[in-house]
Amino acid sequence: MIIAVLGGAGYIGSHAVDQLIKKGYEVVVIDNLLTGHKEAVHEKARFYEGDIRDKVFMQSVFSKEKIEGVVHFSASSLVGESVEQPLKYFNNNVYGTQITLEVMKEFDVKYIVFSSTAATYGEPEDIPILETAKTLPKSPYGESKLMMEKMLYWCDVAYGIKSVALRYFNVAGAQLEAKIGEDHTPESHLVPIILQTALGQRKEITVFGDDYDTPDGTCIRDYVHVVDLCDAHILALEYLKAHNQSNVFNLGSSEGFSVKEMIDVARQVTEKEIPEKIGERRAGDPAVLVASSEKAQKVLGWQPQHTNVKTIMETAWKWHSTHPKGYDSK
Ligand SMILES: NC(=O)c1ccc[n+]([C@@H]2O[C@H](COP(=O)([O-])OP(=O)(O)OC[C@H]3O[C@@H](n4cnc5c(N)ncnc54)[C@H](O)[C@@H]3O)[C@@H](O)[C@H]2O)c1
Ligand SMILES: O=c1ccn([C@@H]2O[C@H](COP(=O)(O)OP(=O)(O)O[C@H]3O[C@H](CO)[C@H](O)[C@H](O)[C@H]3O)[C@@H](O)[C@H]2O)c(=O)[nH]1
Repeated sequence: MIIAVLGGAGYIGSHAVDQLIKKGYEVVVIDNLLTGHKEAVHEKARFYEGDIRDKVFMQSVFSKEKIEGVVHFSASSLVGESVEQPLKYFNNNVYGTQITLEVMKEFDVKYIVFSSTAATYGEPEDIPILETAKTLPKSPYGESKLMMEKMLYWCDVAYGIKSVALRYFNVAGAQLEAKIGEDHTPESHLVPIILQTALGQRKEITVFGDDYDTPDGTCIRDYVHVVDLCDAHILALEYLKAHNQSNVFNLGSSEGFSVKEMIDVARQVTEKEIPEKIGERRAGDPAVLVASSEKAQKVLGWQPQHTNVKTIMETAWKWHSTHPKGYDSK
């Protein structure tokens, strides 16, 4: 089966490509390298550099390759930036998905697995969060992802394009061999920032608020290993082929860790000091986000293997300590 991975040069996309190839899929990567890295793309994948919003380019790829399914990671995904530049998010995320769906319809491609997010829920009423919870995004980023989910729904109704939307919680860690890992510029995610501090690349880590209604006052999140997360994408493709039915799933580890707890785990793993200071709350951060991933486990048969947060930190550390400058490391 030939799968097109949109955004396959990015952090999560490159891990998915690696795992799809190891499972025997033929993979076509489409990426404009806006935030991705060519070096992250598996050598056995066929790489097409270009923008998913460029319909002529997309048509040329889809006419060359007999694509049967799409895994769609490409997006702009900085929550804070999206509040300041909402149109950038609607253009890249929503319009990019519009062109993708138009081309899928034209070339009769029936399956798409899509990166959605916990940000579609906004401030949750109940923890753990079920897929049936209210979706009230607090940022244009979350809103764009919810709009993309709705586009998929209506394209199923009208054209029979079947989709699985995977709502990720906090993705972290790296491929176990650490040949690929997380390299964002600017970096906004907690785990890489903690580890860059351990490497001495940052003076300290700023904890965004310690006055939340949580046991130590810092925000609680549900960290899911990138390898487990990508396994779920392969199961989602198999589910689409077997059941020809659209669906939505949460992907998390179902256990919450506070920012302070994560820094302590990193201190144990790295045996470094990791200075921290308490800063202001970051706008739009819910106090607690923890998923119920039971539906993915029951329906997709997802069995995450690396749920221990120490393993997540160890694999991330293996990547960061061997690639201190990310893909620019020699
Ligand atoms: N990292 C997380 O914790 C997290 C959580 C929830 C959801 N997500 C979603 O998962 C997906 C992947 O996240 P990531 O952390 O790997 O991000 P990333 O920025 O590393 O990867 C995105 C990739 O898409 C490419 N891209 C962006 N716009 C494009 C376009 N118009 N045309 C072609 N390529 C384009 C980028 O160059 C990059 O390689 C995103 O959709 C993101 O919103 C991530
Ligand atoms: O320097 C930092 C960076 C982060 N944090 C805190 O660490 C926690 C995790 O922050 P991340 O930025 O790593 O992750 P988010 O929970 O904000 O965001 C993640 O989940 C979102 C959904 O809520 C989006 O999907 C987003 O793409 C994804 O990275 C938050 O409480 C944040 O305030 C700090 O204290 N200091």
